[in-house]
Amino acid sequence: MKILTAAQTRAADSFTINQQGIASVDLMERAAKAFTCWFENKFRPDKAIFVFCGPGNNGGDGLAVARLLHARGYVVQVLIVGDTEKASADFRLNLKALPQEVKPVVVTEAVATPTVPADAVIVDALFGTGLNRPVTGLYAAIIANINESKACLVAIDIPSDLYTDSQTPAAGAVVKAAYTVSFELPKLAFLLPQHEELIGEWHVVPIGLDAGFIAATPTSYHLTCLNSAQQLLKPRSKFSHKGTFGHALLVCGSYGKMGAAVLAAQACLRSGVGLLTLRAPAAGYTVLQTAVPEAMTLADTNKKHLSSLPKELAPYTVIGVGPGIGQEKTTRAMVGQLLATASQPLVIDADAINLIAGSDKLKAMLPKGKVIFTPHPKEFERLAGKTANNYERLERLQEFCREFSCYLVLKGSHSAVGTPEGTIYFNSTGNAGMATGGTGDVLTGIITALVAQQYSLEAACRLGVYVHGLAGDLAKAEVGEIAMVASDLIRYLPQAFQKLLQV
Ligand SMILES: NC(=O)C1=CN([C@@H]2O[C@H](COP(=O)(O)OP(=O)(O)OC[C@H]3O[C@@H](n4cnc5c(N)ncnc54)[C@H](OP(=O)(O)O)[C@@H]3O)[C@@H](O)[C@H]2O)[C@@H](O)CC1
Ligand SMILES: [K+]
Repeated sequence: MKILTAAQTRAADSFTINQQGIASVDLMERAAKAFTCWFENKFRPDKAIFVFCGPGNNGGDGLAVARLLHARGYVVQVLIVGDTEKASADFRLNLKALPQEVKPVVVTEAVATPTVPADAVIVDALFGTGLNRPVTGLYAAIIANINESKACLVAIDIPSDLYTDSQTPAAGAVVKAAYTVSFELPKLAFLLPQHEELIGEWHVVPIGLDAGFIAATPTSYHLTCLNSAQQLLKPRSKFSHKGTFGHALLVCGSYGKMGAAVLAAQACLRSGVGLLTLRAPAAGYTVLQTAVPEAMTLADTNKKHLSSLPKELAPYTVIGVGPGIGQEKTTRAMVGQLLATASQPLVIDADAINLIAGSDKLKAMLPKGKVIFTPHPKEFERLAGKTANNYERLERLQEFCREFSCYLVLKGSHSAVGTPEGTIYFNSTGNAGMATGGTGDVLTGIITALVAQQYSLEAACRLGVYVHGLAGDLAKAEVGEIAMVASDLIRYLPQAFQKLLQV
């Protein structure tokens, strides 16, 4: 699914209106109907509804929604904020269309806003994608009032005063929505962790924008949904044998962190790899042979920390490195040896990222087009530098992937996969239960297994994060978010892959 800018969305709206020979107010009606349909499924008609409308088409949506909710038996109070003289044409048409019983109140000063009861619902239709400067004065005061209310807050299209695709200026208040219901496509702002408290739970409802126009509109930002993950997954042919699915080497573990190696190895095996060899310090030999009997283990001569690679690297299709390896000097030397000698793709995680981040020499040795990094935000910061906000971090991600010609999975809610071409694919699966030790090791195992099976590096990253999050979502249904541990994800990997195979 594509993520379009506010300007591109406006162009899609206009194109659709022309192409389908409808009036813009008809498209607004579709949007209002789609919103109302979602709303009816969420809130019973005994809830009092307060709709705050601004002067543009977002306010027009609010008026149409008020009319539709009124027709469905809700008690609706409409509050129009500001000067209706300057209102948009479709706003005016919808103002006229309001039934007499819904008497809109024009609010010209913040003190005049009614007290909204705690069990009511506020619909925020002040501003949508047409916001073009920070709100001040009356609007800012109203937003502050709305935020103070205990009522449930539902934003139409986007919470008011939040910029759609760039950093919102610090000046001005933003509506803190519990739910955001947006039209046709999600917005970039929804996918950034810094907006979690403002957007709440977001939903996208279709309004029939022209699919051909959207397909032809260029964008760097995409969201990987079930459909695209299913298309990425390759079914196994009946004539395949274990050699078909590659031989992965996982270089992992150190004394006290052998669990990371076990998790990565088990996840790799549960993600379809043909053969798996583990390289771990000698202290891990018995642990790994016992916990992961399907894998072969080649022990390092060093007892507690990795100091060298296996003699032959040629048999391996892909090498994953990092889970639990620590940052000893000997291990850094081994990472250097790996970058200098490996010709196959590398999946680089955890302390292997930290070791590379701390050494310009190692960074300069990164082979082009063959590396996948899987950092969490702190590791990304060490690798690519500090950034002031999530938008800047996305830019840095694009620059970094271009500079090193690498792929990078920036882990978090809506993990972002960056490619050397500067494209970013956000993930749509996963939950807060996965923010716990070891889930990153599981991801490394999954992605390594997919690369071993000849997935392109881009497909391995996108499918890997999707299936990892899906396993987390399936685990959540059983154990909830609080009690979830990384090995729950491994238990649910089979179901997650099965789900992707269902048409
Ligand atoms: N296009 C379509 O067909 C469809 C669009 N749809 C809906 O339309 C929404 C976009 O509508 P929109 O473009 O009219 O913008 P919107 O967000 O209502 O605000 C613009 C108004 O606000 C004003 N204004 C801006 N910033 C301000 C500030 N800081 N402080 C004060 N005023 C400020 C600005 O005034 P001006 O800049 O001219 O002074 C203008 O009057 C979109 O989010 C979706 O909900 C759906 O119905 C589907 C079909
Ligand atoms: K809004």
